Parts: sequence; C-alpha cells; structure tokens
Amino acid sequence: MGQEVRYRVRGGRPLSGTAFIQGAKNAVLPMIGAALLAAKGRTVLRNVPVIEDVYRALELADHVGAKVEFHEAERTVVIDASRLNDPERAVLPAEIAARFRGSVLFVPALMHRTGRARIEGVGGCNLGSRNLDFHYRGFARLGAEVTEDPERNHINVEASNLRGGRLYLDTPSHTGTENLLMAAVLAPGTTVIEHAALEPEVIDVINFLSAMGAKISGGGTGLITVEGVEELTAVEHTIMSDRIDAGVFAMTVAATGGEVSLVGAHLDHLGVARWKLEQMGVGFSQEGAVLHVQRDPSVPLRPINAVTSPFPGFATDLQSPLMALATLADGESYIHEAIYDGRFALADELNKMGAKIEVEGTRAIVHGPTNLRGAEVIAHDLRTGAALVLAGLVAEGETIVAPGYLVDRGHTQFATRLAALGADVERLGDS
Ligand SMILES: CC(=O)N[C@H]1[C@@H](OP(=O)(O)OP(=O)(O)OC[C@H]2O[C@@H](n3ccc(=O)[nH]c3=O)[C@H](O)[C@@H]2O)O[C@H](CO)[C@@H](O)[C@@H]1O
Ligand SMILES: C=C(OP(=O)(O)O)C(=O)O
Repeated sequence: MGQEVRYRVRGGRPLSGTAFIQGAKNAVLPMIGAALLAAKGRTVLRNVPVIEDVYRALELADHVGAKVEFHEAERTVVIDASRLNDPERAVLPAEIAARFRGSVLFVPALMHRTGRARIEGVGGCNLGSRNLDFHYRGFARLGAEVTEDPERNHINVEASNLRGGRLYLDTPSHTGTENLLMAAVLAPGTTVIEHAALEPEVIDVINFLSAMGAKISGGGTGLITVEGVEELTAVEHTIMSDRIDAGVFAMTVAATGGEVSLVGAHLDHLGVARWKLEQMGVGFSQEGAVLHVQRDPSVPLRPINAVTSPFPGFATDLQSPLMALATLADGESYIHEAIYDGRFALADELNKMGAKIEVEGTRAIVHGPTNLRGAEVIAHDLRTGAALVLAGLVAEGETIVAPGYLVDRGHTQFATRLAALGADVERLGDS
C-alpha cells in the first residue's frame, strides 16, 4: 500500500506566467454518461481533464459493458457503447459509484439501453444533505418505476417503457437537469423541463446531445423542451474549459499577488465571482480565449460579501477558495452558503492556520486580515483541499494538505501547474 497522497506547500512567492485551464469536470462526467446512449459507433471526447473522477466514470462505463480508452497525453477519451445491452450488468456498484457524485449520471443510459438500473451508492463531496429526489421523481414521471431497497441501501429503476412527460425541478439542479435531459432524449413524445439549470456545463451537454441527434430547445432559458428521437449517434466533442478550475487559479493569484494568463478561461463563465474578485482588488482582462489576472500585492485586498447561488450567481464550488482569500482581506467578510447546508468544514482548518472565522449555520464571518501560518490541515472535500493549498501559498512556513485524493478528484496536475507559475508546492505520495 502506497503512502497517502498529500500536498506540501510553502508560502511567500508571487505567481507569474501562464496556466492552462483544464476541461470541465462537471461537463465531462455527464458526457461520459451521455456517450453510453449511442448504440453504434465510437464517441470521441477531447480536452478531457486527467482527474480521479474521470477515472472512476470510465471504470463505471467499463463495468456496465462499454469499451473505453483514455489517451491521457492526448486528453482524449474514446467510448464504444455498442455492447452495452446486458441488464445483468446494469449495476452501479458502491465501490466505484460511492466515490463520486457523477455516477448518478449513468442511470439514463442504463434505463434506455438495458431497461433497468440498480444504484448501490452515489458519492460526491460531503457537503451536508445532497438528495437525488428530483432525479428519481423525474424518471418516474417519464414512466420508470423507482423503488428503494432500504436494507441493502439500493435504488432499483425499471424502465422498459419511457415516454415524454412534463417535468420540473424544485431548484435548478445541475446534474438533475442533465439527468432528466438524458432520460428524455430517447423517450418517445415531448418532454418539458421547468426550472432547469443554466450552468455553462449544462449548455455544453445540450450541445453534445444535439450533435448526437437529440432535439432539444430552450437550453439556457430555464424551460427546456425535448422531442424524443429513436436513436443517437456517436460524435466527437471538445469539452468546455473548467470555470471552477479557472476561478481557483484566479483566486490563487489574488492571494499571492502577481500576474498570470489563464489559457482557456472565460470571464463570462465566472458569473458573479468575477465582480466579487474585482471588488476585492483583482484586475481581469480577456483577450480572446486567454484571461489575464493581476493583483498588486502592495495594495490590501478589500473584504467582501458573497452569497452562493446557481449560475450566474456566485458558484458554491468557489465559496471555499473565496473564504481562504477573505482571510487576507482588510476587514470583515460575510459569506452565505445558500446551496449546501454543510459546506463550511474549511473554516476550522483555516482557523488552525491562524484565521479568525466564525460560522453560524450557513453563514460565516471572516475577520481579516490574517497572517496565515503553515499547519497540517484536512481536505474535507475537493474545494476545501484546493482552498487550503491556496492558503498555504500565502502562509508562513509549511502547510500539509491531506487527503490529496480529494484535490485530485477535480484538478489535474494541480501542483505542477501551480509550480509552473513559481509556487512552492509539491504533490507527495504515490497512489
Ligand atoms: C458533478 C457535478 O456537476 N457537480 C456539481 C453539481 O452538483 P449537483 O448537481 O449534485 O448539485 P445540485 O445542483 O443538484 O444541488 C443543489 C442543491 O439541490 C439539492 N438537491 C439536488 C438534487 C435533488 O434531487 N434534490 C435536492 O434537494 C442538493 O441537495 C443541493 O442542496 O452542481 C453543484 C452546484 O452547483 C456543484 O457544487 C457540483 O460541483
Ligand atoms: C461538489 C463538487 O463536486 P461533486 O458534485 O462531484 O461532489 C465540486 O466539484 O466541488
């Protein structure tokens, strides 16, 4: 057994140079699920991020009967789902599925290709309660029978006769919208999805499904209409760039000071996060597909108020790095986490580094500015891990962030890309 992966960070260096923003985790995972809808041909996905969640998704695809190749150096995945038709294999086993949230995105393809699905566990970041009721209720409205086996903690879905229907989401769930779309595209008749998510990744998934032959209108408006088609074709698609990866890099430059070009990052994808960072004192300029980010380290960062909300609101996945950044700002920052009820595990870890953060329920007050000091800290989830690396880069002394697996779930070659900008950070461990 190898040593646990962890990140060792030493603070104090400003960043400069060029960073390459990876393909979007939250777009590639649904697309791997969507590729399984094609009964013929080979799907080619480009700009795929080399992250643990993609490995898990490909393991699942293989497990249910697809042939997958990951050409990592080329950032390309090739999927042949022509043999995915065995109902006995339509199982998402806990040992893979419980390690990432995106596993739930395999259910529509299993429903369409095998008539059933059994979900033995769905993972993802531990952020408080994370239900899947919108997904299951939507599948049921399209004609699936969804039952729970509470003893084994399994969900069984029987779906031999899906048809279009009128669907809604209580809140505009990101994967919920993608899952209902994938369930609807091959269901005969018309499906309407009300209160759909507007995230750029959802639009990228709609573009991908449309290229496959799906008939979808209204993407990006909140009201989506789908006309079911008989079959979908395997196509080639380039994954959009990862706006959360871009946001983490922008906030890291904001923390250390310096000037960095983010290749592939788009200001439009940052939504409200862009305006909050500008208010704090970060400068942005977009030049084609390159976003320049700069922050003068001699001018103190200003404190901020932020509330997380679905796109184009302040992304909840950027709330953790924002909290780390706010510890450096000159005054009190207020953060309201309105998407998840348990996404403040970072506060205690930052407090170990000398920060002064008070948490009450889903609200936090960050009393800045703090001279952070290095410590051994815990990555409770993916973005907590990234935020602690950010904090380590401005802390005095050495910071160890573990478990590194959680950072590796969503950021490709995180240490290597930061080190290329001059940061003193290493990924240690060998698994
Ligand atoms: C793989 C992926 O794309 N993950 C992203 C996706 O997660 P995910 O799609 O899981 O997030 P949702 O948008 O579905 O969840 C938002 C909120 O709705 C609640 N909810 C959701 C579904 C449901 O059936 N019932 C329910 O109550 C959740 O508990 C949560 O409080 O969007 C989140 C919000 O932008 C991001 O943090 C995640 O990075
Ligand atoms: C919460 C996240 O991911 P997941 O939904 O996969 O747990 C995230 O990307 O920060």
